[in-house]
Amino acid sequence: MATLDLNNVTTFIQLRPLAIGGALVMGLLYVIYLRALPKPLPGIPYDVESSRRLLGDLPHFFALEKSGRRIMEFWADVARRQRSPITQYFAGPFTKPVVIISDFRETKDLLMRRAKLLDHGSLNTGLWFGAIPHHFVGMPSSDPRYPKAKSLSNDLMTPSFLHNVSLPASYQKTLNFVNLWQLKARIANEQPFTALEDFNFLTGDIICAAALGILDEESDTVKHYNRLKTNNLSTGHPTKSNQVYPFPEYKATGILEATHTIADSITGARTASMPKLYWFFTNLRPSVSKAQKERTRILQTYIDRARDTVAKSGLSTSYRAAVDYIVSREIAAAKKESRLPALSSPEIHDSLFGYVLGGQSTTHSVLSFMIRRMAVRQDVQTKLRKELYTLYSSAASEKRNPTIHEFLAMHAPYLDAVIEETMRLNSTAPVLIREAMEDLDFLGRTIPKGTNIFCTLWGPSYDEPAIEVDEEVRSKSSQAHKEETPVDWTHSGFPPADFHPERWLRKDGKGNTVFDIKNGPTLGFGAGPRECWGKRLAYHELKLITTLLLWNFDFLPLPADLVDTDVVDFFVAKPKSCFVRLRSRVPEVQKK
Ligand code: HEM
Repeated sequence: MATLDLNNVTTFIQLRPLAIGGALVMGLLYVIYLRALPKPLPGIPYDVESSRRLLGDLPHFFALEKSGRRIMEFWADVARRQRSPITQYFAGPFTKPVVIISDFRETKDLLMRRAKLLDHGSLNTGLWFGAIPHHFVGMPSSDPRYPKAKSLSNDLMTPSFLHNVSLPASYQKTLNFVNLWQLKARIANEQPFTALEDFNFLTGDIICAAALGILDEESDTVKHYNRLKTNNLSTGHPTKSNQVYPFPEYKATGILEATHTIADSITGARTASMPKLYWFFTNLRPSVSKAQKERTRILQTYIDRARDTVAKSGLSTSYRAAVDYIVSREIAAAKKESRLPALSSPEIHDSLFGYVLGGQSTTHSVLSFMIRRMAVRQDVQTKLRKELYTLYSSAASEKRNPTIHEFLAMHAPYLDAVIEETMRLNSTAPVLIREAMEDLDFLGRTIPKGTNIFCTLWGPSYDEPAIEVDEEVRSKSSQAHKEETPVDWTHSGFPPADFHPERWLRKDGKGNTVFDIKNGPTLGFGAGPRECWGKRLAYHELKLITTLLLWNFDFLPLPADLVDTDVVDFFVAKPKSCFVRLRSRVPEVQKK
């Protein structure tokens, strides 16, 4: 038997210190390399090549960008490539695999009926906590701070608060916008102009009116209008309908400007594999820290204004905006607990800022996608206007705008359908994110506890045929609700990729045409306990704006080079361009 000669070993160590050191370093590096490599979850399909490299699937993101496609296409692409409604991907060294699910019916079942098995997800909270750390959007539901943070906004989305406070405020701001466009329509004289920035002012105004009660003189729409009025611009010409009218640029100010800078910083967090590190450096950037300071300063002025109103008129229920409600509640709570009201608390600030941040870009996105289609789909525009003229027949015969009360009392099924169809084909978010709180049985595979789950919102089963799934592997609750499965449109007269609002309509028992959200796959606002908190407000505002814009303007066809279907991804998805060529339908609307 060979024996180890310690003398030889010692001599070797003395003579070859470099070789040994090198071998040890190499060994260590190899162990680190092995630990950094992706660790695929058993039984869930994945890209084998990606599993063999440190960067995992990241090269696929780079390839998408290089080929001019959106990197947000990635997740639906994985499902398509693997031909599986459940897949996984690897986001880089030392990260856990993320599961992707791409089946509408099972996603809805998981988010709504199996929600107890889920939480918000570390990748979800990682998006937000650096920007609004005290808002519930950046907290898992299991966070002890979550119930209190959420309770600050209780009641703000109730039908009565929306009808009595938020929507009347938004209505007035939309009329201001109609005035701006009446002026622009007159100047451009049927020449096209871009609507994207204008829509920022409009959605900024309506959200800030609902959240903060901004006054007209604080509105970017009104400031823009006043500046244009004094600009003495030459009138465009209808024969130049293929030339964009060069309106002078007007940039967002105040809270909207700060919101955009902070929203941009969240965009970067979406692809950061180490969110804490990302936020540490991002919040040090001068532009971001300036925007954070600015939003705090501006919000405090609205909080102080609300406090003064309460001091003058007492704790009242006649609020003008969300800030009045939040401030009144804090004052009442402080009184009860014999303490001073904490009116500068980060909780109150983030609660208000979350309202603006969550509401502005998203509403802007859907609105711009919808209006972009109006020029191309003259048939949809005509049908929609016909519905509005039938519903608001008194306003039509009296040649005035529908009032807010008329609007709130009306159901416009075709309008609902146009909004839903826009959101189905142009989702503002690329995916919904959750985390498995325990080992989760999903379509016959196991998603381990602690895994982040990305639910796609387009691709298979949304705007293209679903990937086939055996009924038996679906969850029990999914099987029990089989009758809720939406119609398969693949072989219908209107395939899933087409824009066809009628697919959301059906006849009710009395033969009336009604909008039915269950007709098709749609999760644009998410679902379950963490679905969009502002969904009701968003639907109302989109309906309100579309009604007043179609009432007041014809969206004329555009020259071919101003029509595109491109999408760019910021904080949320936006159309790359949105031009309008307007013809006024009624004389300039009076403000009151
Ligand atoms: C068309 C407009 C909007 C769209 C498409 C939209 C979309 C979404 C989506 C997809 C989510 C994630 C839901 C999930 O994970 O299940 C979400 C969450 C959220 N949205 Fe919206 N949203 C819109 C408008 C608004 C408005 C107007 C507000 C506030 C006034 C708002 C506030 C929020 C908040 C606070 C959350 C986080 C909910 C939570 O974490 O529990 N959103 N939204």
